[in-house]
Amino acid sequence: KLLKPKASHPNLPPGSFGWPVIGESLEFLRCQRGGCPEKFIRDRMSKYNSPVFRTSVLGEPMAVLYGPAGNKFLFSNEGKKVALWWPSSVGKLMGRCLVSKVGDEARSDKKMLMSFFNPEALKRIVGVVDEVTKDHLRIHWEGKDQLEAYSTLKQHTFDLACRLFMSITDPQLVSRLADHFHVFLRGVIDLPLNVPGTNFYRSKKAADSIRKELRVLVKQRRVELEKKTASPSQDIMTHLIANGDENGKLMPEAEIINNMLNLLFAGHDTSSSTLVLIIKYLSELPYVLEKVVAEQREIAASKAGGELIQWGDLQKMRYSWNVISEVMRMTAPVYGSFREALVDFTYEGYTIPKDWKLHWSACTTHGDPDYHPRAPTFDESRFEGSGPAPYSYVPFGGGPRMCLGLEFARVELLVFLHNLINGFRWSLVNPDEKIIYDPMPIPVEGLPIRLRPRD
Ligand code: HEM
Repeated sequence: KLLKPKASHPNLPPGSFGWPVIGESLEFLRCQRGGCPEKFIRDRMSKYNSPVFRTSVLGEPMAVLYGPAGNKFLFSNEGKKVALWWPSSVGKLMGRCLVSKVGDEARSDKKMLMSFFNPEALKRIVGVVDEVTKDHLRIHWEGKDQLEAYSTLKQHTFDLACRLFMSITDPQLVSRLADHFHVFLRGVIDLPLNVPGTNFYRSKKAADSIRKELRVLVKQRRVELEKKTASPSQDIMTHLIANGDENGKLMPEAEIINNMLNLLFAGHDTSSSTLVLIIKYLSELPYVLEKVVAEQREIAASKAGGELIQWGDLQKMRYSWNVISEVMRMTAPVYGSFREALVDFTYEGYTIPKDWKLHWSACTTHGDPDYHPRAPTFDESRFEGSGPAPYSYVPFGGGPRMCLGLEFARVELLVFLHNLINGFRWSLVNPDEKIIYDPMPIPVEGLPIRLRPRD
């Protein structure tokens, strides 16, 4: 398939399939590890002088669509010309759940999950997020002169996801799940070779162990729901156990467990990676930090005697959110994602054959100087007023497959920033530490920072 594109498709986009089997995967990954995923795309865009080019990565023939026009095409054609696609390792490890489903099935799962992630539902949990964040900072940050920010933040976002998605408070269970997850993550985007010794094999075993733990938890919650010692609105797990879809059909237990596994996967590394980037950028931009401090101190001052952060307080954090948005523009936490062609179609005069994979790139879009003037410069004022043009700022994707956790992430990030700013000053141990993508942006040394209490 890779080497012999169909003769009936003479008008393929310009580009190269690279080497047999591996295609151009090595260059694709080398650019990520070098901290610059967009280089792979930019180099080819200028070489072929075209808004779309062909390549082969992850063992698949692929068309890469450039910029806001490409994003608009892919996001608005979901279920028509294209559908969400993830490398086959993802589907094999996750089993049947939102990310491995398309069309009506995906829509139904997403609707059920969204009832926990919409702003109305999130309003109720802001205080809990604040409480968990304060506990985390007290236990892991207070009294320390130095710590490694990335691993510490990863622990925080994982704890928070366990607590909020499944009401898990037992630290031993959280720690067992975290250990399994550590192994699981290494094989998620890998060749799906289920033979001992491979990352995928270890990842599959870890996923089985996580499922086993979650199965026990589901049984426990069913009993608690019956006894009314748990409520259907306390977390996503109980919500899914107790509530059916719009036709009243309950989600099968195996799918509840798969969806929980997927939410833990999608919802903690993305946030910890973003938090570590926020800390790094703020350390390098004292004039921005000063304004964030002013905004956050004013909000803290309005809270009498340790009152927890509420939804309304988050709406006042406008400047801080612009700063976080600009951090995600400068270094997109998710470099982009993939779709699959459902039919042969034409894009910009080129034929894209059915079954080809498609890639949209947040990194490349965010660095486009036509849409983001002086793109390499940090400028949070880009988000004032109506902000960037449609489809030119896409850290959470777009269309029907847009990130489900975007509002939750906003709560998590702002609440953390609020508590960090009000409690601590920090500086980077290694100001030149590089950020690489693996597959999310991470500082190569884990971002060690020196800490002092703010006052
Ligand atoms: C800063 C943090 C985050 C970023 C940058 C981010 C980014 C993304 C992106 C780019 C996608 C793919 C969209 C597409 O293909 O069009 C996505 C999908 C998804 N995200 Fe997030 N995400 C974040 C946090 C979260 C959190 C906290 C959760 C869970 C609560 C979450 C759950 C999901 C799920 C379930 C999907 C799949 C949606 C679908 O297939 O319809 N994400 N996210």
